[in-house]
Amino acid sequence: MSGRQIIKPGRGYALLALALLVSGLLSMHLDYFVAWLLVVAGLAVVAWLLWSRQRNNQRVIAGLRQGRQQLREAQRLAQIGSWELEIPTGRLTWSEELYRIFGIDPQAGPGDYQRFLQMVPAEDRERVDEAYRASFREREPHEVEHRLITGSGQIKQIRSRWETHFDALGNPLRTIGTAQDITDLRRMESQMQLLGTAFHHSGEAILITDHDNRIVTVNPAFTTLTGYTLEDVAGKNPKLLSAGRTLPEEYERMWASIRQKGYWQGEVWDRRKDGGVYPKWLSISVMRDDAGEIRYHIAHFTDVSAERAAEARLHHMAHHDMLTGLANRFSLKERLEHALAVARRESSRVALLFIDLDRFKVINDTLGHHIGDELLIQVSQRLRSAVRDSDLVARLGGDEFVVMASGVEQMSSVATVAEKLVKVVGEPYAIGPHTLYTTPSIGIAVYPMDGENGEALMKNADAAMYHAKAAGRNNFQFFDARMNEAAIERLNIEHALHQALERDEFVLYYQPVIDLGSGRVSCVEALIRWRHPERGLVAPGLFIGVAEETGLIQPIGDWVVWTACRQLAAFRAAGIADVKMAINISAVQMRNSSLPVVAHGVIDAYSLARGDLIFEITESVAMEQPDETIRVLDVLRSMGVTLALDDFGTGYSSLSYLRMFALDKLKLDRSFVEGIGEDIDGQVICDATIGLAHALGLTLVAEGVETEAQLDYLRARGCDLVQGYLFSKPLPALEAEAFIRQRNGSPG
Ligand SMILES: Nc1nc2c(ncn2[C@@H]2O[C@H](COP(=O)(O)O[C@H]3[C@@H](O)[C@H](n4cnc5c(=O)[nH]c(N)nc54)O[C@@H]3COP(=O)(O)O)[C@@H](O)[C@H]2O)c(=O)[nH]1
Repeated sequence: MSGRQIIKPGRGYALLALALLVSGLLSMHLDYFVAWLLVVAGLAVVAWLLWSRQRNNQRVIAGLRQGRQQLREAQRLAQIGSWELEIPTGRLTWSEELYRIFGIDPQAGPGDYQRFLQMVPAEDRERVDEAYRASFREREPHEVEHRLITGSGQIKQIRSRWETHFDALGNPLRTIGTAQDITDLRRMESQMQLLGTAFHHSGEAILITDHDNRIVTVNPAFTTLTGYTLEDVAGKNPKLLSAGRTLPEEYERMWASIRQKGYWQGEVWDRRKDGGVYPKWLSISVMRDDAGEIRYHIAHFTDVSAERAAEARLHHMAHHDMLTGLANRFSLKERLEHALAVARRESSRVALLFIDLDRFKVINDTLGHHIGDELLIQVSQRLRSAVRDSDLVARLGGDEFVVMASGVEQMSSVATVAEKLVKVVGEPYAIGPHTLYTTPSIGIAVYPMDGENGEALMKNADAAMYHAKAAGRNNFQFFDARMNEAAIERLNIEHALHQALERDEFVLYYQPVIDLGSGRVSCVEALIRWRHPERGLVAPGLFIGVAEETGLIQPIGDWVVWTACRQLAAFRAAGIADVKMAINISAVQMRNSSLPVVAHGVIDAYSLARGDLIFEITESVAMEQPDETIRVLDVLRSMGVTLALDDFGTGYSSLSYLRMFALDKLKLDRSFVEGIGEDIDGQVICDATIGLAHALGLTLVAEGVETEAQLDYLRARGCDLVQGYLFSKPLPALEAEAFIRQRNGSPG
C-alpha cells in the first residue's frame, strides 16, 4: 500500500463527523442539540482514535516492509539465506537469498525437506539428515557444514544452522534456519592454507617487512640460511643482514625500482649470523593497500654461493690448463690482445717467449704419461717462479709453453729472462724413482718489431723456437725474418721426405773407424745422406730431426739397417772379412720394440756373423729412457749385437745407469776432441772418459779426430779407436771399400 491510501480513510471519518455536526445544528432543539453534540463529539473522538490507530498500523507495516528489505539486503551481502518450516502444516518458506544460493527459480517454490536433502551430495546427506534429527531429539540449535549441488549443477559449500520451536506440550511447531554460502570463504581459507604451507616449506628464504621496512615475519628457510630466528630480527631493518659489500648506489637503485615499479631483483652480499659472507639472489615486491600505499615488502632470496663457485670453476676451466693450472691458449690470446692494446697506446713492447721441451715425447712415451704429466707440472712451476708476477705463463698443450712479458724496456731484459728459463728448466727433475732431464728450446718474438698482432707474434715466436731446436736445442733465439724462411724450408723438407723413401732418394755413406793398436779399419759407421733431386746431397742434420718429429724416422731407420747390412754382406762377399758395421739408432727406434726383430731378420737375411753389427745410441736417448734402454740393450746383446754409447759427454750421464747398460763401447764426443791442445777442460774430460771407459771394461772411440796432435794425445792416453777427417770423411760404398782395402790390405 502507498502513503495516499493510508491517509484516505482518516479523512473520511473527519468529514463524516463534520457532516453530522452541521446537519444536527440545522435540524434539532438546543437540549437535543447538547446531547447530540456530545454524541457527535464522542463519535469524533472515536473516529480520531480509529484514524490514529490505523495510521500507527500503517507506520508499523511500512517499518516492517523496510525491515524486510533491509533483511533481504543483509542476507544478500552476507550470502546467508533463511528458511522456515511450519511443522504442523509442512509449509516451507525460503528467503530470496536462499533461492539464489540454492540456484532455484523462486517461481518453482521451495519444495520440501526431502527435495532439499536431494540437493545434498550422497556423501554428506546422511550427516545432514542426522544433524536435523538430532536437533529434534536434543531440542538444541544445530549447525552442519556440507556441500550442496545447486539447481545449475554448481557445487557449493554451505553452512546450515537451524533451531526448532516447541509448544508447551513439547510438540514441534516450526523450524527456522539459515544457510550460508561459504564456498568463497573456504576457497580463500584453503588458498591461505596453501600459501601458509608454501611460506613455511619454501626452499627460498622469505622475509616480510612493513611499510617502514621493519621485519614482520620470516620463514624457516630464512632461519636456515641466515642463522637468524624471527625473534632475532622481528621489528628490525633488514640491513642488519648486509655484508657491507654491496655499494650504496646499488641499494639506491634497488629502492628506486621498488618505489617506481613495485619490484626489484638482483644480487647482493649478506652476512650470516655466524659471520659467513655469501652472495644471494634477492627479489623484492610490494603489497599495497586500497589507497595504493605500500603495506608490506615481500623479499625472497637464495644463497647463490654454489652457483658463483661453479661459475668461477667453469671460468677457471675455460681459461686455465687443467694439468698445470697455468693460463691456457684461450686465456693467452685474450691477455695478449689486451697487452698489445696497452702497448699500442703507451708505445711499449710485449715479448712472447715460445718454449718447447726437448725430447719430452721420449720421456712421456717411455716412462708413461703420469711421469710426463708430473714433469710438465714441475716445469710449469719453475717457469712461473722464474718470471715476474705480472708476466703471463701459459701452456698451449703438450710440451709447449708461452711466457708473455709486457712493458719490456730493454731487449736485454728479455734475453735475461730467456737465459733464466733455460737454466731453471734444464735442471734435473726428481720424479718418483727417476731423475729426469729436459731442456727448453725458446723462440722469442717482440711487439712491435716482430709482429703487429697476436697471431703474427705467435707464428714468429714459434718459428724462432724451431730455429732454437735446429741450433742444437737447450737455447733461445730471437726471431729474425729469415726464420720464417727456415720454417717454410722445414715444411718443404717434411713434404719431400714423405716421397724420398719411395723414390729411393736416400743413400748411405760410410766413415771408417781406425783401431789405434793395429792401424786397421775396425768398422765403418753408416751415415745417411739424402740425394735430393734439386738440392743435391743433403746432410742428415737437415732432415733427421724432421723425420723424428713426423715419425718417418721409423721406416727410414729400418731402411738404414737393411741397406747397411746389405753393404756389409757385399764387403764380406768382396773378401773384407774383419770390418764391422756401425749404425745410428734414433730414439724412436729405441722406443719401438721391433728393433731386435729387425736386427734378427737382417742378420739372418744376410747370414752375418754375430758381432758384425754395432748399434750406436746417443747418450741423451739412453739416459732419457734408461729402463727401456736397459731392456732393449739386453735383448740386442743376447743376439750378439755390439752396442756403443754415442756423443758421450754431451748429455747427463748417470754412472749407475752406465753400469747397467749392456755396452761395449763409449764414443767420446767430437766437441771434447776439438779441445785437445786448446781447451784444458776438454782435455780433462777426454782423460776422464778414457779412464771411465776402461774402468767399466769398455772400448773407447774418439770422434772427430782431425789433427795429428789430437791423435797423438789420444794414443798417449790409451784411446782404443779413432774416427775423423784425419783418416777419412764419410765415403760412398765403393770408396769406403777401397779405403778399407788400402788400410787393411787386400786379401785378393
Ligand atoms: N738415426 C740416424 N741418425 C743418423 C744417421 N746418419 C747420420 N745420423 C745422425 O746425423 C748426425 C750427423 O751426421 P753426419 O752429418 O753424417 O756427420 C757425421 C760425420 O760426418 C761427422 N764427423 C766425423 N768425423 C768428423 C770430423 O773429424 N770433423 C767433423 N766436423 N765431423 C766429423 O760426425 C758425424 C758422425 O757422428 P756420430 O754419429 O756421432 O758418430 C750424426 O751424428 C747422427 O746422429 C742414420 O742413419 N740414422
